[in-house]
Amino acid sequence: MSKVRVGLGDRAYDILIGSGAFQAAAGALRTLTEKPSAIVADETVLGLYDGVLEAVFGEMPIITLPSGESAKSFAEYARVSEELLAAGVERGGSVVALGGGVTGDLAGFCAATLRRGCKLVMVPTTLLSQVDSSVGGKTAVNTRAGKNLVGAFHQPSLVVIDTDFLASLPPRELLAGYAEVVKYGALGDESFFAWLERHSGTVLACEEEALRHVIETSCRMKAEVVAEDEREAGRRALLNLGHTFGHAVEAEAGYGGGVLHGEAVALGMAMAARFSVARGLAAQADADRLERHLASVGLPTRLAALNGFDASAETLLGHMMQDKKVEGGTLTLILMRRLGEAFVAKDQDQRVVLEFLEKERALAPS
Ligand SMILES: O=C(O)C(=O)C[C@@H](O)[C@H](O)[C@H](O)COP(=O)(O)O
Repeated sequence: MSKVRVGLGDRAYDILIGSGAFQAAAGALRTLTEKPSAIVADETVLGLYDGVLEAVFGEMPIITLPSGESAKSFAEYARVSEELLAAGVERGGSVVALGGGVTGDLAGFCAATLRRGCKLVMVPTTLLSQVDSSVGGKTAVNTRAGKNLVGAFHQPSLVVIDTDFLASLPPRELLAGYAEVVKYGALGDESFFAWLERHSGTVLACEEEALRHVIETSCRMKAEVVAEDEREAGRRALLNLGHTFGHAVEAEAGYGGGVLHGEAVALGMAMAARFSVARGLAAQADADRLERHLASVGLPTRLAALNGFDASAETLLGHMMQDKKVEGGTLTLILMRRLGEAFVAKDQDQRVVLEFLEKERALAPS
């Protein structure tokens, strides 16, 4: 089993990664849940792993969440919080999040606010949550105005990444998680991107060693960035590559409306790369290479690839203006200098972005 440490002083924590990690971490999991605690579990995952949970946690209360992005709502936040209180979870106890990004974000936000904050343990079961959302402490619910707009930074006490959970993941979900893996290469490590170009087949076939490599590499990069800039005052914003365009697409499609978060991020990264080229900041060859790789594994890279999606450029820009990185009414985008080097580009001219979005709407599917 590999271990990655997120160095946050007295709130530092470990990420344990490997096949069988969940059973192997049983002792640590029991210690963290000695005080009254509860599990918040995705209903589909629970159906598959009920017995495994009991073997590790015994009779701990379990609160189920419906599968899908629509569960990341105020209504579910209120229901789950009430149930955690009814289950007697104490401030010294833990909320254990078992599921994908939606479960982790929602359960994490409940943990951040329950009795003004109790412990959080992440047991991510999708590739996306294993390489990204379970690490770093961003918790949130979606709102009518946009994705993740109400939330809190609340770091977990432990993250247990058991690659065996991925065996039951639907291929489309696996692919959506792969988009976040590509993001790390695109934003900060060209050699990792080149490795993915050569080995995407083995990763997507869930070969153990390839999976462990991409999860560990992704978590190491994320842990390093989070340790340096926990609250996104600067460098952490790079992890948002593809998200300003992607969140706009998700908000317009409706949460659970047919576009998975990772698919939106893939499209958003391709758009950010094309925008960088259009502004003369990056070479066409780099944007083409990124798009080619995403398309080669079957991820969307153009708006026209999304079935029935026909939002106007003005509508998309309106969603983008709700982004948390907006400062003084101006847009901040994460752009690319080259493959493997992203940067934070503040004060983007809205008219230029609007013109770009109009051109994007006219692009044929790749
Ligand atoms: O951890 C971060 O920081 C990220 O931006 C990682 C993203 O991939 C992740 O989807 C995050 O939850 C999005 O954050 P948001 O601040 O754009 O809501």
